[in-house]
Amino acid sequence: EEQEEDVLRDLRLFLRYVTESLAQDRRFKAFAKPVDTEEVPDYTLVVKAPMDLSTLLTNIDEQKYVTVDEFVCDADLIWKNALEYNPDSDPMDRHIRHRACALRDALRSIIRAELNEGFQRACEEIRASR
Ligand SMILES: COC(=O)[C@H](Cc1ccco1)c1ccncc1
Repeated sequence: EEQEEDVLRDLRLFLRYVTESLAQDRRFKAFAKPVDTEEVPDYTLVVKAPMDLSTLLTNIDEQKYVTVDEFVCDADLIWKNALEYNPDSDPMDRHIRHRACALRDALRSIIRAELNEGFQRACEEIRASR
């Protein structure tokens, strides 16, 4: 009903705020858009579920997420994929892995600082009722 749509609208606002906070950080530029599979032809062989910050925003607008945890599952793909695809000891790989870990930590930190636990429970009630 109306109250549920009000909660989910607030969830979308919160998730956009989290995603845009990350997208404006220059450290995370490599995570802003999908990895170009023409530039990197073996990427989809290694990474089964590509994800990036622009795709998160599209998913939010398409009302894919009913809880913060569902969003975090997709957002975690961004840094997990980077660790998986860039495992080597060369400086380039080490650099993107360092940024992937910084993205992981920034994501958790923004959510812990800004998410009201009562609001998260209201979202989980809606998910359980559907
Ligand atoms: C999330 O971005 C990536 O995983 C690509 C993989 C990649 C390899 C070659 C071109 O792109 C990346 C981009 C920038 N620096 C390192 C790796």
